[in-house]
Amino acid sequence: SKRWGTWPSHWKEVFPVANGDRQSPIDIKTEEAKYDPALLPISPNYDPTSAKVILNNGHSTCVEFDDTENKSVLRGGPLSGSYRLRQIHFHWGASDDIGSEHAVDGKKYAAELHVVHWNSDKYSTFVEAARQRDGLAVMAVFLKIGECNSQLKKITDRLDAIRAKGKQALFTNFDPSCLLPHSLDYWTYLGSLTVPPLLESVIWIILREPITVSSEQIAKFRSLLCTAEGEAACCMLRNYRPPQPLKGREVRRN
Ligand SMILES: NS(=O)(=O)c1ccc(S(=O)(=O)NCc2cccs2)s1
Ligand SMILES: [Zn+2]
Repeated sequence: SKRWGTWPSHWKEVFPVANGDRQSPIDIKTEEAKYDPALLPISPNYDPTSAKVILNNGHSTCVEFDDTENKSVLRGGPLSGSYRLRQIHFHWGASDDIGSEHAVDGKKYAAELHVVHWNSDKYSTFVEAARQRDGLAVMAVFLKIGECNSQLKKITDRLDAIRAKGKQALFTNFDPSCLLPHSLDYWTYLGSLTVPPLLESVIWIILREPITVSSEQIAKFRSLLCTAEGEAACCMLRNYRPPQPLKGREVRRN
């Protein structure tokens, strides 16, 4: 709908929660992050057959997974119980010097991958979980510019087939662990969705080590359209929300 097309600064008018006390993303001040020995390692366990489709939803490209059973889950870290994999998507900017949603001591990366999960131990559907304070867990991975990433190629090579908003294509036999860095060390904090409806239901797990992708691969994201076929074409040049006030929240690290 139109309101999805509005720019972040106008979201407050339509979604009052945009002014809430646990909004995302944030700028992570590494010196203020508190080491917590109780934090467990994160343990992603994904079945490649869960992957179903890759699509252009008008504000990002996402890969959607079958979440009708506990086949692909994230456990450990700050989480209690298992969170079921729902979808992955990306955020990027109009140039390689910006694009990530979270920042680290003011530094922004070229792009950011979000791996979205929901608490299937406590809630029966994604939409129900998305309304709960502990309903969602999103693992974020920073993308920095360097060598071409052969794993990301599995996604960037398919973008031509889904250029227009609303287009989708079959996409299976894909385990998103292939996009994770060597180290699964992380920061974690309580936040929100970074796109409308901005629900304050996300436990964020931000991996500290970035992955490397090429400038040409990020450029392919920018050639996606935020308009449907038959509409005047408009490129999806940027889709990141700027950092939001911390409002006293604590950021922990393992
Ligand atoms: N950038 S981010 O990780 O915060 C996400 C963006 C979109 C997400 S979603 O696919 O989970 N839909 C969100 C919902 C729509 C309606 C009820 S919840 S998660
Ligand atoms: Zn996101």
